Amino acid sequence: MPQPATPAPGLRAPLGVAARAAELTKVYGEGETRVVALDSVSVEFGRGQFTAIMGPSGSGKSTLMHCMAGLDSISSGSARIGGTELSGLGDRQLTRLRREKIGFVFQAFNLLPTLDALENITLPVDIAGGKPDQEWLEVIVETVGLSERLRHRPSQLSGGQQQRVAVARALAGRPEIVFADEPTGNLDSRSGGEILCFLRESVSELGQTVVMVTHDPVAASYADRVVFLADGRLIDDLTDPTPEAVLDRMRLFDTEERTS
Ligand SMILES: Nc1ncnc2c1ncn2[C@@H]1O[C@H](COP(=O)(O)OP(=O)(O)OP(=O)(O)O)[C@@H](O)[C@H]1O
Repeated sequence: MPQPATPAPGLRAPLGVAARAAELTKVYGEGETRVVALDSVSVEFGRGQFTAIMGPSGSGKSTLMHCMAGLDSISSGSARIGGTELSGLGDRQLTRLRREKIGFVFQAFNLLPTLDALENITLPVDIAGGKPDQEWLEVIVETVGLSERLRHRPSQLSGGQQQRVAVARALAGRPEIVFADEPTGNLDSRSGGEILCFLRESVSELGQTVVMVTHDPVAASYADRVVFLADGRLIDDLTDPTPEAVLDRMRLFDTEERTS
């Protein structure tokens, strides 16, 4: 008797598309300084999924994230967040879209030093003129374990705690998508592991969508899926990654590059 197929542990089917790039090209400079940072990249980021973007230095990871988040213009092709095409939007509309639909986590925390943790967390919602959803806020604060530290300023918090505030801030407005750029790059492995667990939980338990740029195969293994870039092109896609599987792919690309 054939056994029914068991889904791989942790594998999650996407609930539609949160963001999509179609033949997205980004060129910097012209003439001798012309660089094709993204070369016709087409990729979809599933809603309710955790996706990692990997690739060697200079492969276009940050550029892809910046173009998808409306932080950088695109040269041709299309970038969409939900149903909104970014290429047609002006600066004001882009600012509004970022505020309302996107959460950001950066390597360098980027908290405001004069505000306490809670004020930092609610700042984007406050700026947008909204009212934080108290119930959701409590869930977020609880998830990242900050209940005891809400009245502390960033200088009174460790790096790991500051990044927890940044994660809570990114999630506070229930964004369509969270973009995290090397969120564990400035942290020791224990604090980094905690941040990755929170991002994982925000997807698995709270239904959020996360896209994370990382160089670290262990960090990437927290994701549901890893997409690999090289020379501005999307070259591979791995579902339900383990650190070993990610490392194997990286080694393979390395060898291919050296022998081509
Ligand atoms: N503002 C810019 N002006 C000119 N070239 C740029 C600019 N930003 C990025 N580039 C170039 O585009 C290419 C892709 O850069 P990008 O920062 O996206 O790569 P990355 O994969 O994120 O690299 P890293 O892992 O080192 O952060 C590189 O060749 C880079 O030099």
